[in-house]
Amino acid sequence: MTIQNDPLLSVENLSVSFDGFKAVDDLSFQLEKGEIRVIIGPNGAGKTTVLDLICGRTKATSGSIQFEGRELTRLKEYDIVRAGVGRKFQTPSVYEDLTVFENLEISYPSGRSVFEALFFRRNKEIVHRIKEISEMIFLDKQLDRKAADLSHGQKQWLEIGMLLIQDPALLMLDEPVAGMTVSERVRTAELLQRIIQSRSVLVIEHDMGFVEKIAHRVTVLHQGRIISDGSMEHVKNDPKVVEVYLGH
Ligand SMILES: Nc1ncnc2c1ncn2[C@@H]1O[C@H](COP(=O)(O)OP(=O)(O)OP(=O)(O)O)[C@@H](O)[C@H]1O
Repeated sequence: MTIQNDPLLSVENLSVSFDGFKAVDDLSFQLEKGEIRVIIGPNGAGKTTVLDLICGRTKATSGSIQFEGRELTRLKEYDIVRAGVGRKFQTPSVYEDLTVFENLEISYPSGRSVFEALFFRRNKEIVHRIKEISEMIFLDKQLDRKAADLSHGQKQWLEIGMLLIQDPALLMLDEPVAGMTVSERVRTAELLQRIIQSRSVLVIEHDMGFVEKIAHRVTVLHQGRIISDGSMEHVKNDPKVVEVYLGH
């Protein structure tokens, strides 16, 4: 008998309507631990809405989202973050006037007392964690630089670091390499490999070269529904996908 690990995330029959328009329509998929899943699909396919539903920004009309045994559709956005889901939006939203170190520091999960915050918590534990994360995001030599002085790609990494410091089990990224240079893209692929050592990643991406490089599995959305799912090789050669991308 083989023992199968439970999936990290299990989306079942998820739908949402906006004024009668079904942006996400009866969607089901599962995400395994340590997996990089990429959602692709033409404009308006419902990709961003799927991430919005998972992080609680949009409430589902019906269906279920199970995450580590918890039903996310019943939780508030803030509690979903605390449950271990991190979401990065397309545009970087770092604090430009603060240094890399400070940006990471303020993202360290609170829950500490005022006393601790004032006296203890810039302690070894936080400093160690900031160092660890900054190495992971290629910014360990930039800790004292103002975020404003970073390149676009470095800002994106910093924002990923600000999520990682909260230790999410699932990280969701919306077009992480948009606007990045070629070498930044290569490093972002490397960063994702580091991230999934201890967590799973759900990515929306339009850059097919990047998708090919990183995806363990690709889910293709069209008009709120999954039209194909599997390896990049599989979906690339799926006539339904070819039609959606090239057929019109
Ligand atoms: N809050 C909302 N109210 C009304 N309609 C919405 C809302 N959010 C999304 N939609 C609609 O749902 C559909 C899916 O949008 P969504 O942004 O999820 O697509 P997408 O696949 O992410 O597209 P893109 O690649 O262009 O970002 C679109 O037709 C959009 O106009």
